[in-house]
Amino acid sequence: MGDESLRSAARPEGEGGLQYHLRVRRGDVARYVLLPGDPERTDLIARLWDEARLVAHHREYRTWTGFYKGTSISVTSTGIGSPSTAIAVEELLRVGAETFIRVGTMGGIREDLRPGTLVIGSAAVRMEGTSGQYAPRGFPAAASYDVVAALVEAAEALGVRYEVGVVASTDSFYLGQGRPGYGGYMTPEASEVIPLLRSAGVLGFEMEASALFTLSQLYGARAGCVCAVVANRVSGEFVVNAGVEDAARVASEAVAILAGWDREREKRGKKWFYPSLACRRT
Ligand SMILES: O=P(O)(O)O[C@H]1O[C@H](CO)[C@@H](O)[C@H]1O
Ligand SMILES: O=c1cc[nH]c(=O)[nH]1
Repeated sequence: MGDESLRSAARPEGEGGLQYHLRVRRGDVARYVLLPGDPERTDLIARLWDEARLVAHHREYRTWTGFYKGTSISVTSTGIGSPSTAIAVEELLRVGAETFIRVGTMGGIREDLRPGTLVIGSAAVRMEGTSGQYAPRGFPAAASYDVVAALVEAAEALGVRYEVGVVASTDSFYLGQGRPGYGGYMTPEASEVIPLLRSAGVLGFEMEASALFTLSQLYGARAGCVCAVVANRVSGEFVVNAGVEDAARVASEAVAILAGWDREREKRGKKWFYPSLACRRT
């Protein structure tokens, strides 16, 4: 996409429906798409698959598409934060994506969430602004129950340490997550945010899940997330990349599991997943 003029400012697409930010078209992306924040993590994820090809890389959006255990799968990085994540979801839906699994890192706020533990998100606290530009205040940022179940199934199969629960998605990594800003700058809200969310049983902070869950809910797409706890805000530990490879493996495995459930469901003409559908028929 050079300096060409696009057909419409309201729907900026290039030739053949080339998406303005992601630079992907229909056919470039699978129905199941993993969404890490970090573009470099897309390479780590793609290396786990049976085959993968680099499809696009523009700005923070790096996309690979390939096969994992017989299932067509893609990975697109969202960059940091909900605004860029919403752009990725909007443009991936336009080119045929249907199911999203965020593969992230997060900061745990419960003592037992040691670095390397995985958190499978059931829902997210909407502490970012993007979802507020899409849906009313009380609208739930909820993960899809069958995606959550597939992630739990995958975590059990891979024998990793994991928790399931609510995460909080913030717009800022520093003040928004109770960290002092430059020069020690703090606000009453920032000093309160960790105790407040701990009392509510929230497992920790990250910066994209609530936008992903809100938009997927609005658009009838499916979404889940698995985040590697790299920091624990109670103990003060911070282990860079702890559990990231586990999260990548669990997410890829969950796609293979979910695709199997989807095939079985479609064979039975069922609209919704139900647990006994997943049992091997004797
Ligand atoms: O590792 P990723 O997926 O980027 O996720 C977490 O890391 C970033 C902050 O360090 C934010 O994007 C947060 O959501
Ligand atoms: O503490 C953390 C670690 C990763 N990502 C976050 O948003 N917060």
